[in-house]
Amino acid sequence: MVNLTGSSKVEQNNIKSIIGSSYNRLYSQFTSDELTEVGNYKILKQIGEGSFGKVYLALHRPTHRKVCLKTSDKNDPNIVREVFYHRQFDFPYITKLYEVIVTETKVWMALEYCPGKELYDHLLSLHRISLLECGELFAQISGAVYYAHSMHCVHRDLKLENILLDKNGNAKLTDFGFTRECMTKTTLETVCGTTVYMAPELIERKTYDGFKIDIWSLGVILYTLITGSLPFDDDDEVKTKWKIVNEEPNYDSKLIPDDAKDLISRLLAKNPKERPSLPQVLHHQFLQPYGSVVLDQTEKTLSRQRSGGTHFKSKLERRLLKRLKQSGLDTLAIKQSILKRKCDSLSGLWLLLLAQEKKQETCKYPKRSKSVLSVKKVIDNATHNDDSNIDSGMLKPPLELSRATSLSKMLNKGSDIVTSMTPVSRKKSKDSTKILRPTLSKASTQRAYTQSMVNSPRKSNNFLQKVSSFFKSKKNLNNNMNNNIYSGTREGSVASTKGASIPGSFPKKKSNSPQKSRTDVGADFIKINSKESLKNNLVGTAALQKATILLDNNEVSEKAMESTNTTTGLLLNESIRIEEPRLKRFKSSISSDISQTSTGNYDSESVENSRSVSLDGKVSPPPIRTRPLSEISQISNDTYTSEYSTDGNNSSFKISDTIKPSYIRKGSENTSQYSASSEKMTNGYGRKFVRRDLSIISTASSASERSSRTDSFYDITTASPAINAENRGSRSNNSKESVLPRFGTQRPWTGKRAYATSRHGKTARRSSKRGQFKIQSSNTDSIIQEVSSSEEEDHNVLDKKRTGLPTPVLQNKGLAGNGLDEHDEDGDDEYAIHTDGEFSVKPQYSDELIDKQNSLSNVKAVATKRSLSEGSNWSSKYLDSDGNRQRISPMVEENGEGSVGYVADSSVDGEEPKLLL
Ligand SMILES: Nc1ncnc2c1ncn2[C@@H]1O[C@H](COP(=O)(O)OP(=O)(O)OP(=O)(O)O)[C@@H](O)[C@H]1O
Repeated sequence: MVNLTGSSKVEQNNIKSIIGSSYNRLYSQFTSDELTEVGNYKILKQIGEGSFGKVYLALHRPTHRKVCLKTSDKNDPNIVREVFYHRQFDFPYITKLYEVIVTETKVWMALEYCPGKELYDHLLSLHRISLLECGELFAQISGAVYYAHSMHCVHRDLKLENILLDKNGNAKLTDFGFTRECMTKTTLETVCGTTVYMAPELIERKTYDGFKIDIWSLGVILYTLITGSLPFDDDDEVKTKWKIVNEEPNYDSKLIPDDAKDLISRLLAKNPKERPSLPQVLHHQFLQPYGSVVLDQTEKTLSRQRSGGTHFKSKLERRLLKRLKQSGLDTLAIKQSILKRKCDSLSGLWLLLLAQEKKQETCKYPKRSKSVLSVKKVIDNATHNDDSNIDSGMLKPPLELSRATSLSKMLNKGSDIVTSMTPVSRKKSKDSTKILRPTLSKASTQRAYTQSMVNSPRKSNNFLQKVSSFFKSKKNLNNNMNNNIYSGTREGSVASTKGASIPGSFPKKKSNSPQKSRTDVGADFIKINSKESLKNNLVGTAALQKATILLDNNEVSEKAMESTNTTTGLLLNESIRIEEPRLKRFKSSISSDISQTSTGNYDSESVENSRSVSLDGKVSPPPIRTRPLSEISQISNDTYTSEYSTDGNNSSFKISDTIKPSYIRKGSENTSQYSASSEKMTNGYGRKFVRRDLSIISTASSASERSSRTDSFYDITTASPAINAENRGSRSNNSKESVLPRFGTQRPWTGKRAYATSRHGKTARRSSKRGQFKIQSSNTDSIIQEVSSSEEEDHNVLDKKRTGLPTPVLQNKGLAGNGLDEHDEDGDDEYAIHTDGEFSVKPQYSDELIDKQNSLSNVKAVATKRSLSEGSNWSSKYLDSDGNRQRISPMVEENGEGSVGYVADSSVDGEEPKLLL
C-alpha cells in the first residue's frame, strides 16, 4: 500500500488517481469480453477465419515469437483428429504444431505462423506462376504428402487453400482435420474433401485407397498451379462431378509443357492403381532438380525420426537444455513433454525457444564458406553466361540431375538458369537452413554475396571485380528489361493487371507476403516489340524458360514470340488485352455463408467464368463465387436420410429440411447423360451443407455410419505416434467398434480404475489422477492427457472379464474441486457418474439408491462409487446446497439379502449417520 501520510494534498490526489486508474484497468481486464491472452500467448490480431473458429496472430510471451493461434469449438469432431495427427508431424513443409490449449468451450492450436498466407490466394493474385516456381512448390507439397504417407496418414483434403506459404515462400501443408491413418485399414469409405479436388472413386462412392486419392488431388493442384484454372470445374456441381469421372482435362500445350502434361496425366489417372507413387512423382523430370532434393530430404528426415534420434541430440539442443536446467526449469518434464508429443505449454516453450535459438545461431554464424562458394560459382558462370547465352538469346536446357547431385554441383551446373531468371525475390532468410535450395534466386544470391562480403573482407580483387561486373551487367539487364516491360504501359500499349489502373481487373491484393515479389516471374504482361527485346525478356522471364529451352537456335525467335504471347496473355500489335481470370475468384466463406448455398460445395449462382472485355477495354467485374469447401461423410449423410431424426442432439436436418437444389433446372436442357444421375443425387447434393457439421458424421447410419464414425474416431483410439506405428495393427482389431467421445458431448464411458490390464496381459498400474476428473479440474488445461489406446482397450477387456458388473456411467456434475473426486489411496474403486442427476445407464444393484439420489433436492454434485472387490455395493456422495459433502449408502439387511433403506452418512463431517428411508 502506498503511504499517503506526510505528503501534500496534491500528491495524495495524484497517488489516489494512479491507484484508481490501475484498479479500473484491472477491473476492465476482468470484465472485458475481448480476449487478449490465451495461455502464454498474447493475441495480436485476427488473421483469418475457418469454418469452426477464428485464426489469430499471437505472440508467445516467453520467447516473443509470432505464432498462429487457431481456435475451434470443442464440439467440432475434426479438431481431435486434427490435433492427433498434426502433432506427429515434424517436417519442414508441414506447419509446426507447438502447443494445444483447451479451455471450457474451445481448443486453441498454436501453429507455426505463415505470413505468406494460402497458395490459393497467391495464385489468385498472380493468375499464374512460373513453371520453375510451380516445380519447386509442387515438389515441396509432394514431399510433405510423401512424409505424411510414410507415417501411414492420408490427408484427404489436399487443396491450394490448405497449403500456406511461409516467410521464405516455402509451401507448408496444413489443416489435418480429415486426416486418418491408413495402416490398419487400407480401403476407406468416408467421403471427404472438396469436390473439385475429389478423385473419381470418391465421386462414384466407391471404397477407396486413401493414398491414391491424395495423389489425384496433387494432380489437380499441379494442373491449377500451371494453368491457373481447375482441371474439372463447372458452375454446376453435378457437371463438375461428371467431368471428374468421365472427362480428361484440357491440356493446353501453350501453357503446359510436355513433361508437365505427362506428370499431370499420370496423377489424374482415372484408375487409382495407375497413379504413380510419391517417390515416382518426385523423380519425375518436370520436378527436377527440386524433386530429387526434396525426396532425399524427406527420406533422410524419415529415417532419422524412425530411429528415434531427432530430439535433444544436437549441440544446440543440449546447450539449451543445460541453460534451462541452470535456470531452474524441470528439463525432465520438458523432455517428457516433447517425446510424448503432449503439446502442452512445456512443448510450446521448448519448440519456440529452439526456433529462437536456431535463428540466433544462424545469424551469429552464417554459413560463410558455402555462401561464398555458391556466390562465386554463380557469379563465375553468370559473368560468363551473361555474355554468351543472353546474346544468343538462348537459355541452356535444364541439366539432368541425379538424386545424388550435390547442392554445390547443382548450383554450379544450374547457374546459367539461375542467373538468367528474373529475380524471384523470395525472401530466403538465413534461418531456413533446413530447406535445401537447389538453385539460388538472384535475391538470395545477392544476400549471400552481401553476407560473404561483410564476413570475409579479404577476398581477392579478381573476385570483387567479377562481383561488381556481375551486378553491373545485371543492373543493365534489368533496366533494359524493365524498359521493355513497362515502356508499353507508358505508351498505353500494354495493360497490366498488376495495378488497379486497368478497369475491371482484379483488385490488387494488398499483401506484404513474399508472393508480391514473385509477381515478376510469371504474371507480368510484357509488350514484345522486337526480337531484340524478346531476347532480354526471355532472360528475365522465368515463366518462359520451359517453353524456350525446347527450342533450337533457329526457331527461338518465332516460337518464343508465340509462346510469349500465349503464356503471358499479351495481345500484340498495340491493342489492349486483359488476361482472363483462370482461377475463379471465390468469395471467402465461413459457415454462415455456406449455409446459404444450395449445392453445398459451390454456390450455384450461374455466373460467367470469365470477365467479358469490351472492345473499348472496359472489363466487367469478376464473378464472385463461394470457395470450394471441404466436406466429410457426404455420402453417408445423403444415403441414409432415414437416420436423420435418430440423433436428436446433433441432427440438424430432417427429411423435410431438404432444400431443393437450384442446379437442377427442371425442363432445362440438361444433358441426358447425367440428368438421371442428377435426379438420383437430388437428396444428396441438393442438401444444405454446413461444412464439417457434427450432424454430417453423426447422422450417418448402419455400415456407412460405422465407417464415418470409425473414420472419425477409431483411428484416434488406435493410432499412435508413427515411430510406434507397428503397434497399431495389433491394437486395432480389438477396438474397431470403439467410438471415442467428442469434446462437449456425452461420453459413453470413461471408467476410472486404478488397474488396467496392459496390452501384454500384465496388470499395469494406471495413474489414478487421469481421466475425466482431471480434465474437469481446470478451465485451461493441456489437451493431451495421454490416455493411450491400450488403456482404452484395457477397459474393455476388463469390463468383459467382469461380466455382470455394472458399466460405469459417465459425465459428472461439478465433481471437480468439490472434494467428491477423491479416490482411494489404492485407487481401487469404480465410479458411476451422473449427468445432471440423471442416469442413462444405471449401475446394477443400485436402482433405489439412484432414485433416492435423483430425488434429493439441492444437490450440487454427486459421485457414485464402489470398490472393485467382489460383492461390494454402490455408495454415493453428494454435495449439498451448503457445499457440505454427504454420503448415502445402502443399509444391508442382516441376512445380506438387500438394502432396506439408505443412510445419509455425514461421517465425513463427523456426524452420526441418519436413516433417510
Ligand atoms: N499457420 C498459419 N499461419 C498464417 N495464417 C494461417 C495459418 N493457419 C491458418 N491461417 C489463416 O487462417 C485461415 C483459416 O485457416 P484454416 O483454413 O486452417 O481454418 P479451418 O477452420 O481449417 O478452415 P476451413 O476448414 O474452412 O478450411 C486461412 O485461410 C489462413 O489465411
